[in-house]
Amino acid sequence: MAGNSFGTLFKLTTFGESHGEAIGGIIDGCPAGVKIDLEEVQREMQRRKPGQSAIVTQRKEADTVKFLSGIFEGKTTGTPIGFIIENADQRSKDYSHIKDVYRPSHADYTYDQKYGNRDYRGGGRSSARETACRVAAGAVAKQLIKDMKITAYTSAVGEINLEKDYKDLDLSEIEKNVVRCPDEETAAKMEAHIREIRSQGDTIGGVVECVIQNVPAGLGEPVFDKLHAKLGQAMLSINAVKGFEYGSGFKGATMRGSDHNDLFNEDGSTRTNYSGGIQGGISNGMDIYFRVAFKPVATLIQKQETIDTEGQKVEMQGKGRHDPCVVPRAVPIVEAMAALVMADFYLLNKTSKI
Ligand SMILES: Cc1cc2nc3c(=O)[nH]c(=O)nc-3n(C[C@H](O)[C@H](O)[C@H](O)COP(=O)(O)O)c2cc1C
Ligand SMILES: C=C(O[C@@H]1CC(C(=O)O)=C[C@@H](OP(=O)(O)O)[C@H]1O)C(=O)O
Repeated sequence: MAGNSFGTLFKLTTFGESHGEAIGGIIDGCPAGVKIDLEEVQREMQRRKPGQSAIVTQRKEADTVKFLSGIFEGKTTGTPIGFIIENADQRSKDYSHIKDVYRPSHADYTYDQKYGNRDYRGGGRSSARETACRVAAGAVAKQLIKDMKITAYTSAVGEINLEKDYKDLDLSEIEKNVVRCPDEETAAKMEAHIREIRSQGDTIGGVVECVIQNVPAGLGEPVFDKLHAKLGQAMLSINAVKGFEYGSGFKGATMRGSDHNDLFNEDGSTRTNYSGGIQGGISNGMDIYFRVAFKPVATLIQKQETIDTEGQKVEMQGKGRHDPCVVPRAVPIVEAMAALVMADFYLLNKTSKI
């Protein structure tokens, strides 16, 4: 199985399955001398962990990160940073009925077709349990690039949209509700909607928006490793992601150049920021902002038609503890993936000129 590593200099490799003994990772290429606040790492883990509120999966995991190497007396040593996170609350019997049956729109069918030997318990490697490793590594990356401020929040749940720009929001409000939407009234509507959907055994999609502030100009490696291309890859590698747009995004396609061009101020900043802080694949020093669309969770607690491994039509209903909507827990994952990208480009940029 290829494809378990991300990054060029600051590189994360993850391993593990949802119902195996543990998941974990290795961060290669983190320079020596970075102060690591382990409590801060753990705070990030709490924001993603299952069982954190009534509107997410009720699997209960402590998600304590055990660092095995690469950190000594509170600082990185420049050697590989290895870590593990135990799986403690697997309930594999919830999956015995899908041993020979494929859940529609999960990864059961494709993993079986590709590998032919599928750990069906909890979705195995395809489970979003793996994203705990990304959050742990992202928390380390954030401490390497601590001058940059990466903030994500829930901006839509189904048809309920936060109709405000990030500049008009109080981003310190994000963690004050379980949905992670920085507008109390909209957050209450989103939470009620998720509860309603869950009571029907159904699921719903949503959008996470992210802004990266205090970014120096010059990050990004054209032509293939453009900053927005790597951010796109990072976001699209998160489970259940269906869309990524940055700056003006798809709306830009409806505009005229005379409106869309970001006119300069004398200090090089721009009056508008339709570019989303990136031009030619390189940061220009303005805020980077982007949106990530998540599909509704595939496992429903209601009957749907599907096929078994013999290709016979059968009816199935999901069992166990699933997220009715992933976005509240996806917020820290989006931030973590953004931090991995920015840390990598921060290091790569040190090779750009003498
Ligand atoms: C934070 C988070 C939580 C998730 N929780 C569940 C879940 O409880 N049940 C489920 O079927 N899928 C869940 N998913 C989505 C699956 O992991 C994902 O749909 C599956 O791996 C198939 O991949 P794809 O949807 O990207 O094609 C979750 C995704 C994220 C990001
Ligand atoms: C365990 C986590 O989320 C899981 C993601 C997930 C999936 O299919 O992606 C399915 C569920 O797994 P299980 O049936 O084992 O409870 C979620 O709970 C986690 O995020 O740590």
